[in-house]
Amino acid sequence: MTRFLIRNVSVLGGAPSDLVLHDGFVAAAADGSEDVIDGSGLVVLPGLVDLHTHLREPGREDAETVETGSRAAALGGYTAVCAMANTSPVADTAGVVEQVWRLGREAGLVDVQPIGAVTVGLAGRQLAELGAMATSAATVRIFSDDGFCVGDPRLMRRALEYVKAFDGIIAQHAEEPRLTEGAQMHEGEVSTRLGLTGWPAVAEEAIIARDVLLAEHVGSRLHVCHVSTAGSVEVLRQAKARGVRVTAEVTPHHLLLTDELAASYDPVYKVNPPLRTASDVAALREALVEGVIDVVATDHAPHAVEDKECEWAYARPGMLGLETAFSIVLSVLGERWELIADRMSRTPARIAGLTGHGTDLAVGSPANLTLVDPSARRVVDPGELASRSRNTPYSGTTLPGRIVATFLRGEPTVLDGKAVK
Ligand SMILES: NC(=O)N[C@@H](CC(=O)O)C(=O)O
Ligand SMILES: [Zn+2]
Ligand SMILES: [Zn+2]
Repeated sequence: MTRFLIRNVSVLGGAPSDLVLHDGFVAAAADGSEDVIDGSGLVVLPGLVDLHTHLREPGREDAETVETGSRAAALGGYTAVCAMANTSPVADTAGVVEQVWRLGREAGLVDVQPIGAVTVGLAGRQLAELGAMATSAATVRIFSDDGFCVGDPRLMRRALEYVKAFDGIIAQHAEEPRLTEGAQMHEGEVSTRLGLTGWPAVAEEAIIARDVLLAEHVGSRLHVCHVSTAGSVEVLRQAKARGVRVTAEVTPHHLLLTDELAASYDPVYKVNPPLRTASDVAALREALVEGVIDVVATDHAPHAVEDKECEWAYARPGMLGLETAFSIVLSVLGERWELIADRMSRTPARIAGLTGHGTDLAVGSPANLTLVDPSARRVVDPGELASRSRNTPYSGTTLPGRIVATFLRGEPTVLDGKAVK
């Protein structure tokens, strides 16, 4: 087993001290058997946890695999990711979720927790085998038809009721399908100017409003994927005040980028839900700080070149996230380490039920952690990303912060900013 002594490192912004890792756990004291890492100027955080990652395997291994996505995650400071179900075949059976789970274990770079589909084939017609996925080796607790909305209220209610038995959670891609037919970008001044079909904010807000009422009615847990509008924040605020069991996530790109970028017609900015306005961005930031939005999730959505470098209308929606998320959040929140640890590690781990992740770095805790250099700057070069895809909206941008090392159960997955395997 490996042993490390990280000297003079700040735990969550505290005074520099030594952090000792022995055989997978945080230890009380060094005994001279350790490899030494100079932690001067570095901050240690619990390993980041992503509730929303697209790994594309099985089916689109040309865009990402469990292994390449896991490497991208480790380089981004993550020790666990939840893999979305919109693969091909869809992760709607115990067989597929077990396959993804096993591939994650084989890659050994992060814990890959599969998400199961809510409906067969994501088609929104009949419930998938939720129980069999829950009791499979992958022990699925989060179910989502992400990419599609569970539009049928009766199916949504059934799904919420079903997962209650094992404290499961339904993660909704909130998009009223009839209100977004042919939508290409946020509906507003910019879409009118560009002549592109709009995706109105109310298409998201109406589904969230319906779903919090359903979750309240049946007493189940609802999670809202990639919240993108100020109006959604208000619906969530009211629901939480009433005690509804709802949690919500925001992506790094919705915390930073706006619909003005669509004016470039560069499909790298095409994403679901679409980039919104500056006032939405401001409301999302405030909601994240307040806790109305619980977590940052990447919605890492790798796409092959031919699916992205084409005309806007034909391009697939989605952008990369894992390797830039920490830097974007640092630039948005500043060096508020407790807040970053909470929104990117502790709370997502709690929502997903990933014990062993998102824990305090106390003696005896599992050594799942990441070491970051807040003063470093880097220019994003898509060619240097570990992801198999290149669709980052930050190409050529200088971002703050760098992941120096990541440890999964005490084993380094990243050292000196490079993947170990
Ligand atoms: N976010 C996206 O624009 N795309 C996602 C699906 C999704 O998250 O809705 C994808 O799978 O590519
Ligand atoms: Zn989605
Ligand atoms: Zn997604």
